[in-house]
Amino acid sequence: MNNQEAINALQMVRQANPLVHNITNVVVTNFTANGLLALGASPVMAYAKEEVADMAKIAGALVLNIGTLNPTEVEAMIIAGKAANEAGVPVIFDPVGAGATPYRTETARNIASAVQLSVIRGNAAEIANTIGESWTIKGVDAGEGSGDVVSLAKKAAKQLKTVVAITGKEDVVTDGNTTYIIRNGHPLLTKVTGTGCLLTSVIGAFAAVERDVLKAAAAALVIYGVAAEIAAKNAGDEGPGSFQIAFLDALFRVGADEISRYGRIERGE
Ligand SMILES: Nc1ncnc2c1ncn2[C@@H]1O[C@H](COP(=O)(O)OP(=O)(O)O)[C@@H](O)[C@H]1O
Ligand SMILES: Cc1ncsc1CCOP(=O)(O)O
Ligand SMILES: [Mg+2]
Repeated sequence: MNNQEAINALQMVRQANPLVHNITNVVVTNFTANGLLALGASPVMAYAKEEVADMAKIAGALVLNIGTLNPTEVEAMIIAGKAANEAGVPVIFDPVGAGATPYRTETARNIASAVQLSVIRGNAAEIANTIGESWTIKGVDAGEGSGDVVSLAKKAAKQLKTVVAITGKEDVVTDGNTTYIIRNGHPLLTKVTGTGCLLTSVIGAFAAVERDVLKAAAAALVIYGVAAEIAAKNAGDEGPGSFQIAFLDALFRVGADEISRYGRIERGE
């Protein structure tokens, strides 16, 4: 995986405009839809258990996000996930806040066992809690803590039989055998709610067009991080509000030049 492959994957997203079915949280819904549109994908949010299977089957990817979970929605997520599995549609999971409450942790584990995931994306604490590992949590959603993130990612990949992306200052993505480290991004991403959730959906857009899921996830991470760097430059030091707008613009405009110049992806151990 290298910058050129990420560029190729981005071109495929923009050509195919893949339909990404999101069952996500109420905080990030609009930002997620606009971020996917800016990138070049086609978002849809559909939650009713009466329709989620039909929607998941026609989508290029299904994204499940438990940020504001409730039992009705969780039931719909599992119905959608199983339908996607049957139809060969990749399922991307964001276990938002796993570890913060027992219900969230249990639900993250239930979804990960009921549905065959293609990618799980979260911060280190969320991934650790989803696989029952202890992790010193300093912030509920900040993913701060201590431990070896690469080992955690590999362990989760083997346990869940899926590609695992752990994000933070540096991102790690692995299928348990091959690992990439991505050193892009900007601290302002942590000051805008939903940037993790949108990233999970962006991984969905790439997984819809690139069959190699590890490559798809790595491409998404590097392009997202480069877009954040462009946004921070363009928004100057105004703060999170201007950054959020500049970031949507950067997802729309980011291209081969910036990715080849600024992409920092390398093979890990
Ligand atoms: N300190 C940081 N510096 C640069 N980029 C960061 C930093 N923290 C997180 N990111 C980036 O922010 C995005 C969201 O990741 P993260 O904050 O881990 O998600 P979540 O909001 O779900 O915890 C990712 O692209 C990640 O690389
Ligand atoms: C604030 C909040 N509360 C429940 S979901 C959510 C959004 C979390 O988004 P992200 O993990 O992308 O920052
Ligand atoms: Mg998150």
